[in-house]
Amino acid sequence: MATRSCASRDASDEINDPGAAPYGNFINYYTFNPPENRLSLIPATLLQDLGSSDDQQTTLLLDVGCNSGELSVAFYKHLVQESVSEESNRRKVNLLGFDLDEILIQRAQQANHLPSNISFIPLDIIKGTDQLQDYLNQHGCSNFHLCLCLAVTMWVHLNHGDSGLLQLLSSLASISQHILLEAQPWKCYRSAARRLRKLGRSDFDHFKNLKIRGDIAEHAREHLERNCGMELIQSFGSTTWDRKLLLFRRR
Ligand SMILES: C[S@@+](CC[C@H](N)C(=O)[O-])C[C@H]1O[C@@H](n2cnc3c(N)ncnc32)[C@H](O)[C@@H]1O
Repeated sequence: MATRSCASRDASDEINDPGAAPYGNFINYYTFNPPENRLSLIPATLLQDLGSSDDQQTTLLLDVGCNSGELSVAFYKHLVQESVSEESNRRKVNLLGFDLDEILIQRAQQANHLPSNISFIPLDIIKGTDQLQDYLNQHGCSNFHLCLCLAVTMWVHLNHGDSGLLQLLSSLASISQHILLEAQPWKCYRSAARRLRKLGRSDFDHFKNLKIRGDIAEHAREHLERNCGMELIQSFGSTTWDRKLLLFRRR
């Protein structure tokens, strides 16, 4: 039987109070943040715009902290099925989504109608990337063409501190040609900590000691550009939740 690997709560707690998920593993996330909020900012031609990284016939996409997979599937359809170019029809596109919450992954797997193109696995990125490397090897690719890291940075930062955040970004940069990043702004950290306290739970382990604070997206950009060989190439504007969608490319 699947267990919630990092959070054991009654699911009804989360439905009544979505702020109760300490890893951002909200069971009903897409009822309050539907995929369209982000997809409307991302051009359906993105994959063609990025070009192909090599001669391989397969393009691999990675969705980090994919929750129950609704955005992963909608993103795949938006980029692959809605795009009409000949080039995109020739290349096979596969997406791998992963999340530390096994129950969310089970739901994603059950609802997945495109299992030959989209797969979901349970994985805590902080514990290592071997499974991601295995997936790359299985497909004969050296990296993911595009990695989505949407609304995940804050949860890793709050639970694993500054070093956890930097480790996340470095790990993703080491296996990705492009990263689409949506970092939660600092005001979200305060709300997340406040909600946790309201529920009578102790604060996030690292909240008070974080040195990386303020403009989180800018800190992430600095780290990716200075230490990970990436460069910011585009901003798709801000979401309805006032979060920037930033696209990075390996230099
Ligand atoms: C707020 S949700 C965002 C879901 C999705 N990325 C989106 O933007 O629609 C954050 C997700 O990140 C996952 N997460 C948090 N820390 C993680 C980690 N260390 N490894 C894998 N997933 C993680 C949570 O379980 C949760 O499902």
